[in-house]
Amino acid sequence: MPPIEVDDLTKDYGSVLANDAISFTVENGEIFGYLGPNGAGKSTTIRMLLGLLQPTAGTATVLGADSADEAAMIEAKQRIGYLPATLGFDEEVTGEEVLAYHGSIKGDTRLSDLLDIFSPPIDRPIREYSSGNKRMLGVIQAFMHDPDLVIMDEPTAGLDPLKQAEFNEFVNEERAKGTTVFFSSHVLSEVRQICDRVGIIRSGKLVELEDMKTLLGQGGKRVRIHTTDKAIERITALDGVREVNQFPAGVQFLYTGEYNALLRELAKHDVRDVDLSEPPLEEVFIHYYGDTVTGEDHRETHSNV
Ligand SMILES: Nc1ncnc2c1ncn2[C@@H]1O[C@H](COP(=O)(O)OP(=O)(O)OP(=O)(O)O)[C@@H](O)[C@H]1O
Repeated sequence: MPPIEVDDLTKDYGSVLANDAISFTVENGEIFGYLGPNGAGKSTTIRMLLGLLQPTAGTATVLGADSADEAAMIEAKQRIGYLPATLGFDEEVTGEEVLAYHGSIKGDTRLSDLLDIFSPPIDRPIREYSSGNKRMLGVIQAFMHDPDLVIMDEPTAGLDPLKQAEFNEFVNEERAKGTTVFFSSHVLSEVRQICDRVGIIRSGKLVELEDMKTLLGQGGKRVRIHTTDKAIERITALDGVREVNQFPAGVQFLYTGEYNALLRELAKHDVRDVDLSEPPLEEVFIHYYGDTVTGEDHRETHSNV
């Protein structure tokens, strides 16, 4: 049985339909990214997966347990790791005490290895922790009992690039160990680096379920070039150019075509500057997110749908 099975999962808060008949499956050993802008409904799904929130309709099954079945979930949670979006640690206790308490309930077989990797200042009280260190402590807590399934809500929010790279490497190693990992994010670059598959949620609806290779093909690069108007005309006529925005003495676009074709065209012109970068999620998925793209989910509210 797949570690996560979600079937027509729906949550209606009354004012907002936060999850609208969402269905997907996460396979054994998969690293699955749940991607969407702020307010899309990611946390709502995650909280229903863990039985922290009751669905209005539909079902979620984790490690064979129906998430609405409290008794089954108590047992399943022994083999699940969870990192919530908001970490509710007691500010007065030390990191060491947090981990000791968690270990006494769920186990701590991997604790010392995890402390070697993430090294938060465990002898200090939580109130002295930076937000990045708190999150690292949360990651350790999620993995320390060697769970079969780990569910994380925005695990890298607030991490500096170095810590983020450590986290990415760690998750990649978890893949080799066979741990199933489900995590939410609104940052394409992080799911791009570590996920096998991605579900994209917008306004409570799952709008796409893709494997990473397909996603990368769609994503392309953001290209910014300073050159002449004539060159811009030729370059933007290439296959794979979209979302073109011209500015004084230059142009910016998304490129999903052949790199050689772009380089050959650039070589023919007087190019003063070229910048290739990873586009933000909102640009890559403009066809999913529509034309009101700001990184926030501005759905219209409704009542009792
Ligand atoms: N308890 C609640 N009561 C009413 N509406 C809620 C409640 N919790 C969340 N919502 C609304 O449901 C929608 C989805 O919220 P959710 O927190 O699931 O999104 P998210 O994708 O996790 O966002 P973020 O990335 O900002 O954490 C939002 O419009 C939010 O305002």
